[in-house]
Amino acid sequence: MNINNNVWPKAVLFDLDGTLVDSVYDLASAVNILLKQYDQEPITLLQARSMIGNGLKKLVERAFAARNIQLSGAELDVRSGQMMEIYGRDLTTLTVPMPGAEALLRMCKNNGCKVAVVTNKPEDPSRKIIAHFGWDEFVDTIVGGDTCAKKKPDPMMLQFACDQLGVAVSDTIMVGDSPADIDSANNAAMQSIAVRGGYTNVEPGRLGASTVIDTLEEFDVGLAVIGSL
Ligand SMILES: O=C(O)COP(=O)(O)O
Repeated sequence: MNINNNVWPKAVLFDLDGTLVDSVYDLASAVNILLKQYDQEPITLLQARSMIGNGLKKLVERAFAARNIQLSGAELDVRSGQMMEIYGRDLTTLTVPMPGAEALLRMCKNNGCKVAVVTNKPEDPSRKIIAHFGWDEFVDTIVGGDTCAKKKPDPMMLQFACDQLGVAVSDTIMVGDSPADIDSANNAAMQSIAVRGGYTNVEPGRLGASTVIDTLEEFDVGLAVIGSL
């Protein structure tokens, strides 16, 4: 990867699931254990991929909806709590880094570009996953789905991450795979890079990002398209 020092942004905000890590196997396996507890058939990996990105509660709601069970209120809260408990037992067994993730995080660090992980997954499991991969040294702050009052696509988490990092929104780029990521960037008036291969039914070129790359290994290409901020 070849990035001129002048064009590095002051900070990059990375989405976690489907962007830095491929976590669909652990998430699907946990939600399927939960479905089984309620005598429901499992969902497929393909279905799970289209359900991730708006937090664990939405994943539970969507998984049961796929079995024609509409959950809300206290019932959804209880099952989301059970999901968190099941998922918490096995956060990383089948989870792997997305191609180029670690190298890019290292490059950000080496070039003085601050890094935040901004994920709709709750903060505690997100921290554990990042620690599991030994990425703490590259990540300056983690903003989870329970850190702020509102989740992505609201811009609040991105603005909070910028405040934590001490950088302006205009000096920062959001990198993500799904509508919640790119919408939150647009709602924050932040430049964004959409990465293919993540968890969305929407063709990444139609997400509304500033530019689209195939994998994180092409981050330099995305940056070149955006130009200096
Ligand atoms: O939906 C989730 O739990 C994770 O979402 P993320 O794509 O924001 O990391």
